[in-house]
Amino acid sequence: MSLRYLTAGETHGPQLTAIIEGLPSNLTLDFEELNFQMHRRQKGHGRGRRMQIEKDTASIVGGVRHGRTTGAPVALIVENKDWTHWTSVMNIEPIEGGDEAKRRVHRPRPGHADLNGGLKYNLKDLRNVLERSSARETAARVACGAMARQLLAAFGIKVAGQVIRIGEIEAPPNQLPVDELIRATEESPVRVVDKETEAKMTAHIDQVKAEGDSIGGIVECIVEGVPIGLGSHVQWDRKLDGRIAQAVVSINAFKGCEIGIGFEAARLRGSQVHDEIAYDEAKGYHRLSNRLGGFEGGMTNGEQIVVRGVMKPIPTLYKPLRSVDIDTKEPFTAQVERSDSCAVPAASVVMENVVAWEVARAFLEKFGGDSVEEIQANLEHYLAQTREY
Ligand SMILES: Cc1cc2nc3c(=O)[nH]c(=O)nc-3n(C[C@H](O)[C@H](O)[C@H](O)COP(=O)(O)O)c2cc1C
Ligand SMILES: C=C(O[C@@H]1CC(C(=O)O)=C[C@@H](OP(=O)(O)O)[C@H]1O)C(=O)O
Repeated sequence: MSLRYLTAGETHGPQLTAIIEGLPSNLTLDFEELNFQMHRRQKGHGRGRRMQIEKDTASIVGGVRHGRTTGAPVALIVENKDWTHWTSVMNIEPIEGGDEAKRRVHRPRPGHADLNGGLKYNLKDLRNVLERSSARETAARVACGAMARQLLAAFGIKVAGQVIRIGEIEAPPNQLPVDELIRATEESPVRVVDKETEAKMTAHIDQVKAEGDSIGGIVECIVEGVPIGLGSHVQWDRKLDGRIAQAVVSINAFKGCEIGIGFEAARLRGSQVHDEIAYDEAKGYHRLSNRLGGFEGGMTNGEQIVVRGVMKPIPTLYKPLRSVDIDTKEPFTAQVERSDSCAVPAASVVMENVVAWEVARAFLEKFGGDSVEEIQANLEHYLAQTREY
């Protein structure tokens, strides 16, 4: 059984819910670490007032006893603290005093799911679309990814992330080893290699916000310690680089994904791109560079997985963009809504955790067993086989 999850819940509803299936038994979960990932996703300069209301924690309500998975589906919830302000608008059953029409949305925002969702689902209150299209859902995805990350950690696989660009401000190339990068980005999700760039990014966000606008950026995720051969060349939907790209572009507002040097490969020659193969007793087969971001043929090659994602600017703007009212069909200029002006640092945490999920899924497909012990034995057997190869 492949590792899978589903999420449910609205941004202003009572909670988000997720069910994960396929986690092995006997995985010891570190709840503090899980909630630390939830906390990191709320941080970063440029977020709106909502993040002051929420204090995200994932409460596990199934599949775990005494801190260890049992092999049963893991169920979790993340409460929306903002729900108390929305009960009469969001109520599921009709109630006296409940006001469905209150805060009805009839003015679709360019760049958001509002209009497409309204037309597709024949919903005249666009709130029914935005409630689910909101990136609030990424809190549940991070909770699921954070568990996958703990599974990977149990087998020595580490995941780190960083912000590479915010609008016009680009960070210098990373020089830090993964352990230090993890420590650094845990202190601040914005790239902290140099405080000067971080300060410039912060000032840039403030300036864009003051102009009533929003800004996007680029984030990077690195996975280290991955065995050779996760994913497969034999079928399109088993290629792990392709699955990672799908997961990354599925994050709200993500418009592209690069593996390794990505788009830069278009202007370079083969000799400048492909990673030469070497062998020695200690390392076994390895590469003399890692421009292809750890993948050939949809399979990991044992080098670091390096993935970048690009996030467009936030669609909800204080500065009006042209749109059409669905009631009157008249043009209008946007009303001011509570919103983030930049969520790139938060999105970098989301990306780390969705990438961790895809790597964990492929890891279980290769070494899958029903318990951590069975997986460990399968992994050891495979590593011995590749050492002798
Ligand atoms: C962490 C995070 C926070 C976001 N915050 C907002 C926000 O406050 N306002 C907004 O309009 N969009 C926000 N977005 C982006 C929208 O959710 C996204 O643009 C929308 O769902 C439409 O999907 P698409 O951009 O992928 O096409 C955020 C995205 C992420 C990842
Ligand atoms: C709630 C989160 O992000 C939200 C994502 C979002 C959107 O349109 O995507 C819009 C905003 O929601 P609200 O209108 O309630 O302020 C963000 O705060 C979160 O990240 O937890």
